[in-house]
Amino acid sequence: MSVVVETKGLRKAYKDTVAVDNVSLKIAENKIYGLLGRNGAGKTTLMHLMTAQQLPTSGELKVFGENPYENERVLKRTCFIKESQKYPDTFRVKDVLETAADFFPGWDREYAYSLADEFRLPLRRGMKKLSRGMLASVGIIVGIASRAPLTIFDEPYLGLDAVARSLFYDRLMEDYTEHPRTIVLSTHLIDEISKLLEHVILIEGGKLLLDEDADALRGRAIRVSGPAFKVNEFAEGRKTVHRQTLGGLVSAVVIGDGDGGDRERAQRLGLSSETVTLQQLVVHMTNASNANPERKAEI
Ligand SMILES: Nc1ncnc2c1ncn2[C@@H]1O[C@H](COP(=O)(O)OP(=O)(O)OP(=O)(O)O)[C@@H](O)[C@H]1O
Repeated sequence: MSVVVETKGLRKAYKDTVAVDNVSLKIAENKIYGLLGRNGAGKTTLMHLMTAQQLPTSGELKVFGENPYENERVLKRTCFIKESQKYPDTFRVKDVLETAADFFPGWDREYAYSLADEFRLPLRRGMKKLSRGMLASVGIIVGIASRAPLTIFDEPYLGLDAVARSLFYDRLMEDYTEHPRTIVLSTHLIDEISKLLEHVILIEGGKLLLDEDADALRGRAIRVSGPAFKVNEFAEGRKTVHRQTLGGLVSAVVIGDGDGGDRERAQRLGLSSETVTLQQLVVHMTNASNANPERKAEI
């Protein structure tokens, strides 16, 4: 595995807030990562560190094997799309698409214009006069057409309608398939992008809660329901991230082995079972870690 971003004990503290707390992770080449977490979890701060927009308080950070700060070699290979992107006052949509070529060696001008057409962007309109959704579309086009080896989107869809969001997911996936690169997507719309994600990084209170292959994760979580003693038998020795009691019945989300045998085992015990969506799992895991901070260990 070729590593694009590596952090060791990375920490970023503002005055009295630790936004990123002892995070050690590796982001591999040519994969799509979901950077997930509640509001204020530390996602934007982590992305700012990875793109050298902020300095860590302590710990190590390497991007493409190097320190990213004021490092042209690294920054040329990185594209960071954030909602609050500022543009020069006089810039029109067209100017953004033309200037991007100076920043990104892999910029595909023709493709950028065809995307602008699909997103129905008025090329001659000033950036200051765009609606929120149009502004988000410009960011998305820059993010896709830059083909940067490390592309990071911080909640890129704000203001985008469902049709435009779906267009974003489709074009991102198509272009990624043709031109593989490392993509980090921070989002709260987990169900919408779930299919795109190959790896999930979940942070809570600045700490790394989960760093796992998305398919493995999807296969491991199961919701079982039935009489309490049977659910307890099923959950014995495994981690339960959510438990709800209704009369004599219990419903529990349990992290299983992911070997495919869990459904059968549940059936043999007479329990009903269903898969858990990535979004549900993230919610349950975040809640479980808040209820019991000791549980922040491995699942
Ligand atoms: N410049 C700053 N000065 C002080 N505190 C900050 C600063 N930037 C972020 N924080 C704090 O650091 C913590 C993490 O914030 P961050 O923006 O990284 O979270 P986030 O996961 O991106 O949240 P959201 O999903 O709401 O965008 C929060 O408690 C926030 O208030």
